[in-house]
Amino acid sequence: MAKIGFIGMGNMGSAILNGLLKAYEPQELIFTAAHTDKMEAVTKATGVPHASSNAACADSCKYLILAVKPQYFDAVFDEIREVLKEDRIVISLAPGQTISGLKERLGDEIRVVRAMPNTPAMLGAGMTGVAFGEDSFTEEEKAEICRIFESCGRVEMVEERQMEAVGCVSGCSPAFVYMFIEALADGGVKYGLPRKTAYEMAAQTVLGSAKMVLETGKHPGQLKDEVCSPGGTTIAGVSALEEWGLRNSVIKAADACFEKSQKMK
Ligand SMILES: NC(=O)C1=CN([C@@H]2O[C@H](COP(=O)(O)OP(=O)(O)OC[C@H]3O[C@@H](n4cnc5c(N)ncnc54)[C@H](O)[C@@H]3O)[C@@H](O)[C@H]2O)C=CC1
Ligand SMILES: O=C(O)[C@@H]1CCC=N1
Repeated sequence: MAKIGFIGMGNMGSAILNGLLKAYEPQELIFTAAHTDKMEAVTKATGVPHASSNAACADSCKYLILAVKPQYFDAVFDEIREVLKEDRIVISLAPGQTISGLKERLGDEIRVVRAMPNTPAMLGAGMTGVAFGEDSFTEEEKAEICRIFESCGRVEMVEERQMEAVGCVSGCSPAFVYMFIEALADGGVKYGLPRKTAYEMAAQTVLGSAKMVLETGKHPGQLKDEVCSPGGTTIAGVSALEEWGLRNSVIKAADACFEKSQKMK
């Protein structure tokens, strides 16, 4: 029997699978995808076996990661409900879907955990919020769930009520950061840099700035101040970003993510 199973092998499933391969043997994992050719390609590339059906996948692992879009949950639940046993743990990655709502649909005896990862999991640089809810888990089970996501990057335990905030700040936000990198590079291209050089410089700057926040422990505002020479070029740029509402735009994006997740319940 495998330890960890995936139903769905799209953007998030394959990102987590790649992260997991640093900590688990391929034979400890199993997955399904919607199409046989996709399953064969993933098995060929990773050595991770695929199951013949979603029910077979759910039947043959202790921890089952739901990595399909929530609109497919009902169809998947109809396939797996019969084979899910009480000792199994289902891990949902979906925004908006509550643990209690998922248990109602899967069976109250099935323990459900929510996790909100992000796609940098693929490189072991992910950020995942994990919420255990009211079900009881052994210390060993909790440690295994943490190990799954730690093999993909950093993990924070959160209350379930904080899960939508995790979605705003780390689940969805790689998209916002890529938009920022793209825009920064466009600015460089506008003033003469080749595009490839501009992307490298923009991405490395975002990476380095993020490491400064994480590793120096300094407040982001202080780090910003350290870049702004009095009467210099950076403060002129900071002033333009304030004029065009960068910070408020980002907070509005969080509002939009949050509101959307409320409609996905
Ligand atoms: N993409 C992201 O950055 C993040 C996604 N999530 C969550 O992860 C979950 C999966 O999202 P993505 O990977 O982005 O979606 P995706 O659409 O990239 O992948 C889902 C995969 O499931 C497959 N699938 C559909 N129906 C299936 C079925 N009945 N049986 C087996 N496979 C089936 C599809 O063919 C597809 O390859 C969602 O709940 C999403 O909200 C959470 C955090 C970040
Ligand atoms: O866009 C979505 O719904 C998913 C959840 C977080 C990131 N992607």
